Amino acid sequence: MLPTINFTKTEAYKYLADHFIAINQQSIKDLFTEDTERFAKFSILFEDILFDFSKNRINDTTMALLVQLARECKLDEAIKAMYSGEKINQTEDRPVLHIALRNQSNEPILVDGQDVMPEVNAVLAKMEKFSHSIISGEWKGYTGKAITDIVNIGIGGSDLGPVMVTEALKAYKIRLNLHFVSNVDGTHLAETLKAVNPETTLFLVASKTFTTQETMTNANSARDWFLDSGAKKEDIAKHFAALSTNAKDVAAFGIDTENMFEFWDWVGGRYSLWSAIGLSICLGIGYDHFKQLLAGAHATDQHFKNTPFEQNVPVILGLLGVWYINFFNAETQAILPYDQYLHRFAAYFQQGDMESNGKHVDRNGNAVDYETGPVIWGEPGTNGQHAFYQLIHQGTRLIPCDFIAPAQSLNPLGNHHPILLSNFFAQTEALMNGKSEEEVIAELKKAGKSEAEIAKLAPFKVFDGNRPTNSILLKKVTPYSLGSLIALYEHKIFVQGIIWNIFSFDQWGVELGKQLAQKIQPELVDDKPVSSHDSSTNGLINQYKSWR
Ligand SMILES: O=P(O)(O)OC[C@H]1O[C@](O)(CO)[C@@H](O)[C@@H]1O
Repeated sequence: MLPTINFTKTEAYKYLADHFIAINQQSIKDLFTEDTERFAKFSILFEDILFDFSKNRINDTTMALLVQLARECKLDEAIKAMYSGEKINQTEDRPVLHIALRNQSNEPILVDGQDVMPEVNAVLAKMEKFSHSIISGEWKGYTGKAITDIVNIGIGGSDLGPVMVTEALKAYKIRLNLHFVSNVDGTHLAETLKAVNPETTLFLVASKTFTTQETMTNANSARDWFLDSGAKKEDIAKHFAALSTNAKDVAAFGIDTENMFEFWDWVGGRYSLWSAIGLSICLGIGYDHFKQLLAGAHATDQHFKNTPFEQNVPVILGLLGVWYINFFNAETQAILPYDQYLHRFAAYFQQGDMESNGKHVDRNGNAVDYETGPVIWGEPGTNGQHAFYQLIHQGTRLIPCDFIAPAQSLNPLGNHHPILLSNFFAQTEALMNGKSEEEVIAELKKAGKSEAEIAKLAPFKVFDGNRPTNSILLKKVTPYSLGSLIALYEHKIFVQGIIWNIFSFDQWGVELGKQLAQKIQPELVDDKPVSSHDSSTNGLINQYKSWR
């Protein structure tokens, strides 16, 4: 059982509330002037990842109190409970064990007294064998040709992780072309099918439950398209595989259970890229690289489990988030990767974070009276700079930002990378320092502006600064470092869920819309006007019927 402590009633919270008043008067810039050791103190080198959190609105007292908060909320007990396979997903009565999927130490992890590692390793071995035979061309399609294209059909956690990782590691691609179909909008599948040949395509139907409407609709249409191409039912075995926990429905769909890659109910959808759901990753970059991804995540798992909170990257990331959300009233968190390959990183953690911590009922079943999970958003730099950074620099909202960049580019083209990285360094400096009125006036004078022009323009050119950022500098984007980075963010979400006293591993909030859609679907079959809803929904449905 997880602890059920209201963090706003802790001693640490009370001290933090007082401390906030003091720190709110101080600028990060001044904090740097006061403390020459600040960078050394507030940065952590974890393997080939430098995590610099010194440009935050914190000092020694803040960090000590935040760590005290984590202790009072019994974060240590919660971490132990997760790692030991306790059923901490209490509303679904399941353990939460994505750490077992990358447990390279092979130490037993028990669920109901049974070690899950042999099963985990067996599926990994099956993924290895299968991906080798597809990549090598040994596996043939129904006309005897090697597979050239993989179409992963899945949604949410059965899509976003593989998409993000295969994009991030595109430089490691071996030979297969990867496609991802998630949206139930027929356009997604139709446009994908235009680009592939049924004789040389392998479909992966990726669904933990194998009941998700969008995925099953896409999978059924893909199967029809395949059979319409002249293939026979028995050829499905060569062109369809399933990644699922539901063997019964996989067989009913017509997929040979030999081609089913299993995972378990203790793997949350949004934490499943490490499981059989990662088969598209194996096929794209090869099993050895997939293993490296798992190894990187495992290194983070060890760090999270064994490192004192003061030096624990996910703990600090999580606590800083709590600091801004619950004391500074920040509503959103930006994730800004300065790496084109990481262009889906923020989108991936939109599900990871918002489906996990977008909750308003605490672990006692009571509505909370404090804020929980933030809105996660972001785009790769420098594109973001030319889109929304104006608001981050001069808007009225405080937006904590995570800046992520690799020191080494995988495409060292001319001076592109130094230009990219100079922007990465400049932005966090600018957000912290801002530009004072005096500096603006001096600049305008130097540019030869008149007194009147200066008075008119100056207010618009001032930057308040004092806007907090984390910088995460990776040596290079590799399967290993990416695995470590993803796991850092996963555990950050866990830390915040524990502090907010919410359940991070269920997702009841996605159910209502699904239920209503199922009710509406039969109402769309004929042209009769509907009157069973509110006047807006009736009006929209009836207009749709008259236009289609
Ligand atoms: O893998 P499945 O069972 O098709 O579910 C897909 C997604 O749907 C959800 O249940 C709700 O969006 C996610 O948690 C999950 O990742």
